[in-house]
Amino acid sequence: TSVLVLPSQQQGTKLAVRTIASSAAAYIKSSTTCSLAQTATLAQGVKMMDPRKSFTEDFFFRQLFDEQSHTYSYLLADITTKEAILIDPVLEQAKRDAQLIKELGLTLKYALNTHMHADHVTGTGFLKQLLPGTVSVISQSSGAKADKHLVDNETVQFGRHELRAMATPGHTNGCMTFLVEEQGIAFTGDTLLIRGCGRTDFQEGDSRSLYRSVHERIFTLPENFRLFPAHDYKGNMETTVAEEKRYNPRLTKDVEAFVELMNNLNLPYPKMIDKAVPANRECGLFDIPKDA
Ligand SMILES: N[C@@H](CCC(=O)N[C@@H](CSS)C(=O)NCC(=O)O)C(=O)O
Repeated sequence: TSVLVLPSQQQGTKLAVRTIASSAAAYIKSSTTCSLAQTATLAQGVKMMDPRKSFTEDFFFRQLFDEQSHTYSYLLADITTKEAILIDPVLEQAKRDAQLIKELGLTLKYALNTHMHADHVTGTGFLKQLLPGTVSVISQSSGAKADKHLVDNETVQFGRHELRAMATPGHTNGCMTFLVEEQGIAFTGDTLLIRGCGRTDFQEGDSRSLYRSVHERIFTLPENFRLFPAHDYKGNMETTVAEEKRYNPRLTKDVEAFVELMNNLNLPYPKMIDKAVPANRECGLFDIPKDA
């Protein structure tokens, strides 16, 4: 089929094409005049989305949550050997965690704390009872009891996988960030939260020390490392080094502004602090209710 185009229509079409072309040119012109900022944002966006490392086929990862304290726990395992570790378990969730570990046919080798928590009682002590053979772990500098005490750069093995403990003091003296470098992941405890950080106004909190820990030890990890905190209060689940380096509203400040901000957070103390800290000093094995 052919369409008969009348001269007047042809004229109209030409006019329309010319109008579209000139507005497109104006758009391109306007978008290129503000393109420096746009290009920077775009480039950042691209950087932000650097490919993540995929987990190796023999690596198991499960993020678990305690609604009461907004705490994340992390179950990691070697799928071949079935050896597992659990990071930052919560007392009230210990039975849930033990059941999951049994259902998956895993053997819990280590139950680790990133630090001596102030807002909940650790589940490590109770898990030792529920899953005999489990070894409780915390940093040497935490001053808390455990079967195994870690120092900076020390590693623990589960199957062929390795977790490396990196001292990141500031929220407390004994805070550690746990790395599984092969998988491109780090567990930051309360040192670095998603778009935030741990408070520094009790235990041995020190905001300058926290700032140094984040800038010198966490922000120097590869940009695409996925970061998993011990808490989130807004529903976020994970972040990356790249994101936090650019968008963390506290840690993108200079050190003096950061200290000033941290000195003026005026947060209420955690509700459980008077029970949690003494209990966690004993690895959570303190006044555990029979049916916890
Ligand atoms: N409301 C909660 C405690 C909230 C809180 O203080 N969280 C700590 C981590 S647990 S010690 C924190 O560092 N928060 C940083 C922040 O900026 O909120 C409760 O009563 O348990």
